[in-house]
Amino acid sequence: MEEHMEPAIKYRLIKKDKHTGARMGELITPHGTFPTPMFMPVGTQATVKSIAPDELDAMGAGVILANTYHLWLQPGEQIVEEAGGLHKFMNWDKGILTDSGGFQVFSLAKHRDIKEEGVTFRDPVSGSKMFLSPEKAMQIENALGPDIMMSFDECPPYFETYDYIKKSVERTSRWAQRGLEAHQNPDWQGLFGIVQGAGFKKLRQQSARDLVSMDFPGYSVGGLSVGESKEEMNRVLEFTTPLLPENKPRYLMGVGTADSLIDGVMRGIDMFDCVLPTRIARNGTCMTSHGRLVIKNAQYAHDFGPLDDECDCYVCRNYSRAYIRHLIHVNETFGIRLTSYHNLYFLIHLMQDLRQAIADDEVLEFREMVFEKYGFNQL
Ligand SMILES: CNc1nc2c(CCNCc3ccccc3)c3nc(N)[nH]c(=O)c3cc2[nH]1
Ligand SMILES: [Zn+2]
Repeated sequence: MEEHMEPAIKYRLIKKDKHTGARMGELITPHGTFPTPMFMPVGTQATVKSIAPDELDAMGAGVILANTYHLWLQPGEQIVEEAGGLHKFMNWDKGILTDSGGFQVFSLAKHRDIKEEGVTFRDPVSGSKMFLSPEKAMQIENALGPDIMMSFDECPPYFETYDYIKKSVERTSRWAQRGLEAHQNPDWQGLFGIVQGAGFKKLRQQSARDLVSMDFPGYSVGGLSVGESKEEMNRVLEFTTPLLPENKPRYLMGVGTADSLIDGVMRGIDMFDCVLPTRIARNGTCMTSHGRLVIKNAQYAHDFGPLDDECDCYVCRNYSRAYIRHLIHVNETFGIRLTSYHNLYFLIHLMQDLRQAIADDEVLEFREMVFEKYGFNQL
């Protein structure tokens, strides 16, 4: 008799906001238990660019992302496996999640050819022919050894025909089943299914029905944040998250601005990732309580206040806008370390404040306050 394996990933619902679909809970993983809703910093090449693991720990990061596609190409998953897996390789002992590479193939690689078997494409760096399939993705993710891994899916263009999206959803469901069967170590339960279906309610229902029947420990809402409007994303979330089991974590992929995080949480999302905070930090754009601030602007040359006067992070307590503007101007790497640290801290603490608002049944008031402070700045 096969003993019942405790799933390695579990979600515990703690409380729902009285007036919205927002909920707070805990994500339980082999590398710790982390409060949700949560923002997950992205570390594409096995590092959250320019930030050390103890700094990530200090700012309250729990789960970080690494990228199957990139690590497969360089240094190769076997080197990470020889190191003892990603946690050892990058010296991070909390949660790690890997995407399956599907999205990267569809967004980075040129001349890709999608077949039932998998996707053939040219690696933009080396120009060599590559092949990725559900089985190959599972083999790579298993070698990387994250706590949570994504199924191999197709993230289709948002504005495609109903027929194209229907065919894509059906293939993604078949790929999800193949992934479940392929991932090698049986006690390994950290696989999430990814719901697709673009903006079509019937296709989102079909995708969710297929994946929920496969009983994944968690689910991602994919196919969003790919150029559709925020209103459109909210409309799709409105009818998609209720299709997912309440006792499983829900992860909205690729979302990371304050307004979208709040609107996603209000529609029942628990986990988010986005490259934005560290990407915009590298050209000196900072997320603050009053909207975005481009530190290179001349207006900050004599400004000796903090990036954000409502932020208590290490950067805002120790450095001025004038100093950070100088560092960015002269391309000093310490400058992007400071802007990256603050942007990540900002989003991680926005989620902390959001969890408190859920505890107090004040999510709507919290949203009002954030949107008002931002005014019409870009969020
Ligand atoms: C930005 N908007 C957006 N991102 C999406 C992603 C990637 C999420 N970020 C993963 C990552 C991991 C490490 C390093 C960098 C990124 C998706 N991934 C999958 N598998 N499927 C999606 O539908 C899908 C949709 C997305 N929309
Ligand atoms: Zn700060």
